[in-house]
Amino acid sequence: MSKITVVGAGAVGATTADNIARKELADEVVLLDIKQGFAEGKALDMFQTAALLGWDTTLTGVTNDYSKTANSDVVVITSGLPRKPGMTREELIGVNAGIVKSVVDNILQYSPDAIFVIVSNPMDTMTYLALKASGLPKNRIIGMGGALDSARFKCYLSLAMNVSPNDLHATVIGGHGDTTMIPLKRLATWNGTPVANYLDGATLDKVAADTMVGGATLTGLLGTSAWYAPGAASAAVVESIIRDEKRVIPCSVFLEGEYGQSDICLGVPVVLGKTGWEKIIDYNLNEEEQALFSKSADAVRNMNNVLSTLSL
Ligand SMILES: NC(=O)c1ccc[n+]([C@@H]2O[C@H](COP(=O)([O-])OP(=O)(O)OC[C@H]3O[C@@H](n4cnc5c(N)ncnc54)[C@H](O)[C@@H]3O)[C@@H](O)[C@H]2O)c1
Ligand SMILES: O=C(O)C[C@H](O)C(=O)O
Repeated sequence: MSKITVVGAGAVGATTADNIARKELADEVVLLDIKQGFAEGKALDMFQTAALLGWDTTLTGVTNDYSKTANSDVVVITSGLPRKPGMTREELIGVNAGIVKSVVDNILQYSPDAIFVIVSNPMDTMTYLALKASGLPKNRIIGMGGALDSARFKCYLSLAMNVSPNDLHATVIGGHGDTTMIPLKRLATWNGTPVANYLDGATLDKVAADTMVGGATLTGLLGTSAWYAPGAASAAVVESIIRDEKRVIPCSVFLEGEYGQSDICLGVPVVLGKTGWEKIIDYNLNEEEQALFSKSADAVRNMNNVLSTLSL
């Protein structure tokens, strides 16, 4: 029997729950929101697609009733403000830190053994906060960002190369921020061959730049931030954990010397399985990539330092 809770029934939370339910990753999916009736409505609407789409997962929507989340195996936290056009993710810290901290405290009362997937922004700092506030083993706190950013990298590569995104391997590491993420151009491949064989340097640089501002571009188009790809990426992370798939997905995890960094949560490739993130994979960055990773860490660390100025 497995149970997954998604906190926040807004655009990303509902899309995550929808993907999880359709894939039948759990016997029960609980969707929780603070807004009266909102999660109940989203869950009911979603369940009305079951007979049309051919899935059967118990979906429970609740308004702030954490007792219904009891004994969850995995909890996805999407509660909090999204950014508006012109904003950075970092500007959300003041409001979202308080929300994420209170959600983690509430969840732990009923699901002390849960694995947490943190989505709320600024995600790397919210992941660090969840780790410090919960005191849980590091392997049970996973920030979702790299899964989404890597999917965007593959999207822009597939458009530039006119190939299927499913034949591409491409990874984004570092922070989940407009200037902190690092699309690993050197390691991106199409059917095992370097994408640099097919794209000139300027085009590949543009693909990487578009990837980095992928979230901002969508926020500009939509008036709020994206949800289809974020929901699918969150569900992919949950799937590898709940099905013990051992997939390698870049996630924000607590580093203790890996990639030259400590006391920070930052995006690196990890193996995801039933105990959470199980192993960090060393991609042997070259000097230029390592310098970008260190710069990214500096920016995320500055954001983490803001946490101590907030009354949480
Ligand atoms: N990490 C990523 O890759 C990624 C991707 C997309 C969005 N995000 C972030 O995810 C968050 C949610 O985005 P969205 O588009 O779904 O926003 P949204 O406004 O559509 O939904 C947020 C929901 O959180 C709920 N909420 C607020 N406080 C709560 C609390 N204390 N307890 C329970 N629910 C609460 C709100 O009522 C709302 O329904 C944002 O912070 C956004 O920046 C992260
Ligand atoms: O762009 C945002 O603010 C939301 C999210 O982090 C994303 O990348 O889509």
